[in-house]
Amino acid sequence: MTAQLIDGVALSRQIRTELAQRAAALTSRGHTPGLAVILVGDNPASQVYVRNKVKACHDTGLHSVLEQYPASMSEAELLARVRALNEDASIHGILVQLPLPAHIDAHKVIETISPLKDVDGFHVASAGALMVGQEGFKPCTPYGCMQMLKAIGCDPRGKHAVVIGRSNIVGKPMAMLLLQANATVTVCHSATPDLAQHTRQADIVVAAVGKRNVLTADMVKPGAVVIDVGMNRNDEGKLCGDVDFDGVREVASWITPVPGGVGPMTITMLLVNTVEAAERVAAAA
Ligand SMILES: Nc1nc2c(c(=O)[nH]1)N[C@@H](CN(C=O)c1ccc(C(=O)N[C@@H](CCC(=O)O)C(=O)O)cc1)CN2
Repeated sequence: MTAQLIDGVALSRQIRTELAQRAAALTSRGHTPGLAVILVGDNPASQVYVRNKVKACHDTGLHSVLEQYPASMSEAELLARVRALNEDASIHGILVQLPLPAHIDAHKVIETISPLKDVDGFHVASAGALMVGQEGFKPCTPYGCMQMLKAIGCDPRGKHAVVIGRSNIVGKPMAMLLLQANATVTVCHSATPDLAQHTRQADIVVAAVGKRNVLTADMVKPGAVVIDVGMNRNDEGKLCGDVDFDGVREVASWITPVPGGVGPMTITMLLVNTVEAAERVAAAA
């Protein structure tokens, strides 16, 4: 069996087309969705990601503001900018690109973003809302993975899902979303003794570790759906995920490529969250 590809670029295009209509409807009512993107420092990958976010906003009819600061910016200065954006009525979503320089406490910065504008879904209020099933913003990467499962008609109900990785921004929220969708969820991590023993039983595997070849063909149940969240470079400097793509695609039924899989969906779900934030404001006006 050769797996079918879950095309994150095509799915993003489809979602963004529908989203553009929602954005236009908001604009016609005087509530153009607005996203503020803050980048501190000159991390080249982060520069690409924020540029892509701003372009995606432009292409979808959202207003965006990109604030770029030198790595020498102090934590106090950054917190002051976030507080100002919390008060800015033209901004519905605030995003601080991670990673931040080492002298800035990322947790403190995220907790300063108003939960009403936390379109990254990283605030503890958003994490808590996800945990108890209340309304809040879902973190964009796991939210995008769920959309990909939906797009291929994979209903997690009654399925065994294995999430590899337990980060606050991907692994843990991914597990919560799968649990909410009625999957039986196992979370594996660096201290899991026999990873393959778990992954071989999984109908859905989400690899989110940040390490190449964490998942190889011998670790996958035939017909499983495999979602690769990893973003690594191979020995030739080529972008690759956490999954041994060439091997696993011969065993799985569906698989996400890297690039062109989860990455574009992360940006798309950021737009979705921003439009949703603006819709909430418009509904309350
Ligand atoms: N504030 C945030 N910081 C970070 C997040 C986040 O969601 N919010 N996630 C990652 C980086 N990221 C978004 O910011 C991101 C990473 C990768 C992609 C993407 O589209 N990747 C492409 C390949 C791009 C390339 O060629 O380098 C793909 O997979 O096809 C989008 C967003 C960490 N920081």
